[in-house]
Amino acid sequence: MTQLGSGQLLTAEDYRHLARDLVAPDVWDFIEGGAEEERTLAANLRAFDRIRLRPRVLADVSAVDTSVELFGTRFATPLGVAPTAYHRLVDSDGEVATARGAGAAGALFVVGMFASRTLEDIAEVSTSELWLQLYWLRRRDVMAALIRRAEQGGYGALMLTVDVPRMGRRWRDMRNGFAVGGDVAAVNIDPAVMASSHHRDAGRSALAQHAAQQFDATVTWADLAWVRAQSRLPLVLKGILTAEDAALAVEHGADAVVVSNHGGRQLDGAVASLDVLAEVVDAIGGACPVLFDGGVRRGADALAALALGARMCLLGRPPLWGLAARGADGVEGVLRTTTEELAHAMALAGRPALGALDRSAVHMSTIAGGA
Ligand SMILES: Cc1cc2nc3c(=O)[nH]c(=O)nc-3n(C[C@H](O)[C@H](O)[C@H](O)COP(=O)(O)O)c2cc1C
Ligand SMILES: O=C(O)C(=O)c1ccccc1
Repeated sequence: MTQLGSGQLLTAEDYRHLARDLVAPDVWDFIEGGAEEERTLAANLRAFDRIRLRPRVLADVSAVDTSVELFGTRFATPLGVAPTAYHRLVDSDGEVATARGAGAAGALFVVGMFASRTLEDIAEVSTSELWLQLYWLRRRDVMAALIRRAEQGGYGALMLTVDVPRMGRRWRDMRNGFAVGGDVAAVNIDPAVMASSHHRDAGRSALAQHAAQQFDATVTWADLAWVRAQSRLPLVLKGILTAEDAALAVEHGADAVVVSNHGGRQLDGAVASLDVLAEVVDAIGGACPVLFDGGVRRGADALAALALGARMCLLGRPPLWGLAARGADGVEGVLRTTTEELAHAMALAGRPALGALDRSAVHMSTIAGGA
């Protein structure tokens, strides 16, 4: 694996620079872009720049343990791969390569409903835990079939994305007339359901048109019971940003929530994920684990989110940079280098285990709304 010593791929940002030159401009815009003016996308990153840590000293940090447990499974790292669509856009092996890389790093990989490799092919190579992400489709039969396949394939949980009743207005994709085509497809979904998603049309995003036709915007909290009834797998709700919805998630029996604004790709102007993490953690009140995504790029970012109460941090764009730059080795490299940064930050912060990490590690005046 290319690592320290090459002097080149030291950080996730290094993989980003490499990836940028290897990926077609419209695919790059799809990956990097956010909704509208990309204010929330920028806010996710800036929120981490404000954070200042409170290191403790003389704490015996000779051994640092980054492992974490979730639903009875222990992971070597609290960093996981967030669900993202169509990995074959950047690597011919697609999600199979991502699964190899995540597995080599001991990381969770949340496979997207719009994966470009079959759930079965991905499961076959995986050496770590896989979860399946779902959107609410109008076609409940298609959702039900996917859930059954996930159970049969040994997937460990279902992650229901609740922040896409319709797709955000992603100006870059609209201007590019972005469409997924050629030999890249959402192979786990019935081709009839996908029929509208391949037409290139200047000024419009084919993905947004597809979502408008196939995603179900009528769903409410009451509909969670339907998903529950399909499976005994833990149910994780992705896209919670408020104390109100956190309380409703607990009331409706969510097994975990993900604090997320979809990487700034949905409501532009929505709060930065990091700025509401403490609020959501407090509202959940220990009833279930809280996961986090949005803007995690460095080990110290993960340290801050974990200190504020996240059990695990998911990375969306960085694994795609790794995948585009170096395939499975790149995914592993991004996860490992960021985990090494986290371990380093834990040692220098005097918190050698994640169990001993709490809000006292963060200078609260650097958190929006913090006391
Ligand atoms: C290219 C791309 C595709 C995505 N596709 C999905 C998806 O299919 N389902 C989903 O729940 N989230 C999707 N997301 C959102 C990610 O799961 C995650 O919330 C977000 O990327 C986290 O922010 P980060 O990229 O700053 O780490 C996507 C994000 C990107 C960048
Ligand atoms: O969720 C997303 O952000 C996303 O880009 C996407 C694209 C196609 C299908 C599903 C999601």
